[in-house]
Amino acid sequence: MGDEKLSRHTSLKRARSLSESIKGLFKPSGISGGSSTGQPSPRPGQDQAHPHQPARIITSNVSSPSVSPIQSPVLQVAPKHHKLGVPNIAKLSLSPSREPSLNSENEMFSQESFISEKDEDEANLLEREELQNKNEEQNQRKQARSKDAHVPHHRYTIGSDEAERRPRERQKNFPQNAGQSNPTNNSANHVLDQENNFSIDAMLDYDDESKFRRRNSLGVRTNSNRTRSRKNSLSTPRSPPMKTVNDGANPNASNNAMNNTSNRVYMRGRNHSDSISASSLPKFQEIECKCILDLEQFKVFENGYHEHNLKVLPIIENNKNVDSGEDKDADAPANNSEDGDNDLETNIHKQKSVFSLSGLFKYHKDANQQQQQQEEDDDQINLEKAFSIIPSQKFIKSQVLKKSRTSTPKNGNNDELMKNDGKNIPQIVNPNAAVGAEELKLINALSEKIRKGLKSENAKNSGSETRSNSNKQEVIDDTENKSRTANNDTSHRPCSQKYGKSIGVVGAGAYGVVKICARCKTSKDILPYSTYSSGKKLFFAVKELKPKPGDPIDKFCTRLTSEFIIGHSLSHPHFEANTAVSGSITRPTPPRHVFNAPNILKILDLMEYNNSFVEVMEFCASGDLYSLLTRNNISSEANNGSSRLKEGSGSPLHPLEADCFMKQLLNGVQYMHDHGIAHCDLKPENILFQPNGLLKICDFGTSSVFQTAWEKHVHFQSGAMGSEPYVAPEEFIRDMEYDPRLVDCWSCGIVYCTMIMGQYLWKIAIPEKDSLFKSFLSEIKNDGQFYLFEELRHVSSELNRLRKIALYRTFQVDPTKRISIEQLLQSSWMRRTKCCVVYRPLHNKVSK
Ligand SMILES: Nc1ncnc2c1ncn2[C@@H]1O[C@H](COP(=O)(O)OP(=O)(O)OP(=O)(O)O)[C@@H](O)[C@H]1O
Repeated sequence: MGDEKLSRHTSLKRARSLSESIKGLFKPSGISGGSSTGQPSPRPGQDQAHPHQPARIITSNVSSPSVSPIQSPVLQVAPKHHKLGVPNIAKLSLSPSREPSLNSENEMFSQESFISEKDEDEANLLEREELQNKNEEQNQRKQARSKDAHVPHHRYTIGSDEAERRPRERQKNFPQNAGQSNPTNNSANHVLDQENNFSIDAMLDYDDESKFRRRNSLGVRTNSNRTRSRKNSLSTPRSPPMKTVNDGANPNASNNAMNNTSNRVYMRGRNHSDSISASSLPKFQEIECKCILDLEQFKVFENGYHEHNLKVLPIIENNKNVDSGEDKDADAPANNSEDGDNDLETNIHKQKSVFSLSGLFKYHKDANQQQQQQEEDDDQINLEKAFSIIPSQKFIKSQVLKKSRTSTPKNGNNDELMKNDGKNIPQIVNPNAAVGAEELKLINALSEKIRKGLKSENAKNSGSETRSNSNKQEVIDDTENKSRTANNDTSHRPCSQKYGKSIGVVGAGAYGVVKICARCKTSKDILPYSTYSSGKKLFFAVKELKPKPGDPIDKFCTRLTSEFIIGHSLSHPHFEANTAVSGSITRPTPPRHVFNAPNILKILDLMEYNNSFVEVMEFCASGDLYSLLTRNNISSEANNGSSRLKEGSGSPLHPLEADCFMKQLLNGVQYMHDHGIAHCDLKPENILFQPNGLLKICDFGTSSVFQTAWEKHVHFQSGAMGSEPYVAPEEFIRDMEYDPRLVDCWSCGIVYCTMIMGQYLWKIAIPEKDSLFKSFLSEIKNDGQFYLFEELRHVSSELNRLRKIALYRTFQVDPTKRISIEQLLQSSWMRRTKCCVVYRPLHNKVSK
């Protein structure tokens, strides 16, 4: 374990994704051949691999309104293991390990969970009782406290109830950081108040009666009357008391703050806005609340809520109010002033900005190399000349609205609309799927465009600039083009005008670099912004996608369509033409904005120049999880002013911080699964953050479409995908067909362990290749537990216990026994996890 240092990973294999799961499926021929009754359609890749076997699928009952066609397999309730119904970790044991077998379809559904749901329910009952007792105690304490004129200075123990536990013998094998919170957490332990010794966990349930009030103030739907507008950047607390705690200028001050009784902060129990613009935030009610844990970028308040304050990349701070003459816009909206009044803080940050952005992220290259790389790249993709090759959302919306007015759908959903579209598209049985009719059109058009362009380039018939640009409208058919002009779609401007000029490189992927572009806000930029904004600027991430030399065109085409179409579809509101039925009159209503994906990175545009492609994305100003975990390993190099990441272990996150991120991650993945997409390459490098801790899943190049709008079935796949440490064991089994949703769940578990340990669990989940994984398997088999999980510590023994249960269920080697993302989200651990994002209920999963 000690050897399992963090290092950036490139993916094992670029997915079957669109190439295998939908490419064939979506060819016009494929569709017309598809079954309108939703019969299983074999995946092309699968057919090749198993010529005599039909594609392996899970069929879910779509006719039942209570069952989603895209529902995860439901674990059956296992027989009770414990009389009391309380899962006893020490006695938990896996049934003798069987070779993972997916031979029988029934077997897929006769799953015996490691800890039965019933047990867990009973455990929940006990939890509730305990909770009630705790609340009563707390109420008594509160009453006692309210008698005092002066609020006593409470300190809370971090994991105090763990202290009595005897360290296990295997401590010597235990990774250095595992199970401990941040080194800085130790300081929190030091502030234990002997008189008022509560655990943070107890505080999580504190003040239940005010929950409703708080929810109202947090919820996105309700704005309290008595609110104070929360202005400015989320990352920089503005209220003077907060500044007393940590003004950002002195990070060390934060830990000392715990000892200062006068350090009272205003609790901002607020949700994260989907947009990061501060001014777009819902109003919130400020409740005076004491900070009980104050780490550099994470604070926990007395009422159990917390706040993330992740570092913004220095380049952003340096750029946010810089006006280049060309960018200047006299129409800049009034909200500039709101954001602009962090100038004082900006100056502080400017002084601290010693790391070069590129050094921070591209640790493997020095500044000169990066500069050179950037110049090369600038030569190759000219943002001044790159144009969008997709219709704007405004355009799509107007088209849908037009269709909804001209057609007279009978059943109130858009199935009829699609059927009446004049295209030979089967009936939509799964309207929630991310891949539907619009995506199909885009996929076909894009694939054709890419193939045509690249083939002509390969044939050295380039002179391509003029032709390429003249081709850019090919993706949009003639009719649309005419309508577009008629609709005055002004979005057809070059990349540099729409998204600004490149100000630096933020990362490098397999197919090119990721740059930051910035431009001034204009009056046309309306709230909420679709990307990060700071000061007068909007920032965008642009990822250049170019075929690697020698790469087959098809491979690149697949990669690009997967990357863009899946990301775009998941991250964009679907404008559905609805009809409102009132009495017997059916009338069309404006398209409904269906969007609820705060944890999916928004993919904004795809541009093209000279057969190179630029994907425009929402920019995440605090970088990726990998950088967050290795943040303390940055050492400045005096000689060239750049910074490097020391190879080695990362800094673990505080368990409460990690839990919040886990909940966001699971919600994001659940959203993908609900829309028929599995990510298949979840790893810290593909998890991005906004400064307020809002997590965004990115990189859909490896994602797999396991269910389209026309299918009732879940397609399985085979072959390992993703990055080795995060890949589920079944993916390594030759020819084994696995459920892509369950491998996502495994990867989430590994990502979580990496967050709390700062190191990988193992390098690869193949026992013959990795002794740690081998010992995991044998310990689980022999002892029913794994020492690393047993050594983990949380803020309370109860949270620790619940988390352990969830981890054991996540790391079921046999996928048929593994918990699904949905179940994990419903686990007692996750339900008790305070998350700083308030999730609206998803739209109905009912198929029509
Ligand atoms: N929208 C964004 N905002 C901020 N940083 C980003 C953004 N997109 C990508 N990055 C940075 O760039 C890195 C590479 O991006 P990405 O993972 O999308 O490239 P990739 O080509 O898919 O990489 P690979 O194929 O090697 O996984 C990310 O790890 C992240 O650090």
